[in-house]
Amino acid sequence: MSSYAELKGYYHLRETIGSGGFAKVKLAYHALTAEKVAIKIMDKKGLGEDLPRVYTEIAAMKELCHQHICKLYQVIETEDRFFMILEYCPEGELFDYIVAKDRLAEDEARLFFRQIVSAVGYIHNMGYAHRDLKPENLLLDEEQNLRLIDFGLCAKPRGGMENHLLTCCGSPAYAAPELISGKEYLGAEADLWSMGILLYALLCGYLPFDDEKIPQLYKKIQTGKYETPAWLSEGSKQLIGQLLQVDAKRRITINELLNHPWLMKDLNVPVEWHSKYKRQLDEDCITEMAVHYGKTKQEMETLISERKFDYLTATYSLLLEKKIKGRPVRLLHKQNGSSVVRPRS
Ligand SMILES: Cn1cc(Br)cc1C(=O)Nc1[nH]nc2c1CN(C(=O)N[C@H](CN1CCCC1)c1ccccc1)C21CC1
Repeated sequence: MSSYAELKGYYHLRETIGSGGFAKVKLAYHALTAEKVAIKIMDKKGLGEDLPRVYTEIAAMKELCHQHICKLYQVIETEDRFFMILEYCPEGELFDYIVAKDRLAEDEARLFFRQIVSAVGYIHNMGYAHRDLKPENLLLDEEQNLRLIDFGLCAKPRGGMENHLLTCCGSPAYAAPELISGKEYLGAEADLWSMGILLYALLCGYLPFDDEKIPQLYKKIQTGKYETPAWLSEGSKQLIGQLLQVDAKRRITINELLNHPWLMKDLNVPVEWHSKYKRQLDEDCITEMAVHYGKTKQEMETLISERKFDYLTATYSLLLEKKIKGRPVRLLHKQNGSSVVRPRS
């Protein structure tokens, strides 16, 4: 197991919890707070032409701070690898959750879908399209709330969300008809199609368009024809139909979703897409860090405001997490070099 010298003393590495391609995710503990984190380690050489995706993901996640988006705490770039220190979600992927339950009841699917609408509403408002929305990219945190991950394919069209994109990307079964037809498309509209596939998967436990041969799968997507099983309510069928509109211009928009009757049923409040995180810094966390680093509160506040996504940014964010979870706002103090003193026998 490689030691990753860059992490030594700052994070205590544990087992690998995910691996794919030229990246792996390891569970780790942040040394000063003992909080769990997930470290995504990417090998530069192996990434090849996919390297720009990492810069895209890092730039996007630095800007995105939201209750339903996986938090980025720190970035370490060395000559041959990247380390992204991210929020640890202990309940794994929504994909596995659906498989384990076969399919979700409408009221449970509604709660999850509201959180997805909240996250997508926020990233669209920030000028981003995710472009790879699927249950594998939605993780469950310790309160079984969803966190969106994998922004490697996201786009921030120059000049705003009205500008068209061209790159065909994402996972075939979730890809919008206009995206697979190679025409220009709007990232936001393609995300809404993927959300239709996601909602169908939540309520049915399988995909509306599926085929092991990609060309056949694409044909099915472009017809826009799919089965609606008997257990779907009229409201569910209607909403899925508004999302899986082949003509992107007739597709429901994220703003129409926020207070859609199906999403409001039994809850009667529109989906809140704003970030609940406040911009101003937390006094208790600043104080604890100032003491630990032997700096004045003002010096500490200035350093943290720079948001360099270094160990200070990670320590502040994780200390704030501890406070939000009602744990003591305390850093583990450096143990001086002395070993345990044995009582004289
Ligand atoms: C699988 N699992 C089971 C439990 Br219990 C917790 C987890 C778990 O992975 N938790 C977790 N917390 N935080 C993260 C993860 C996984 N994870 C991920 O970023 N996971 C993605 C998963 N993608 C889905 C489709 C392709 C890859 C990943 C990316 C590269 C290599 C491996 C995995 C982060 C870092 C954000």
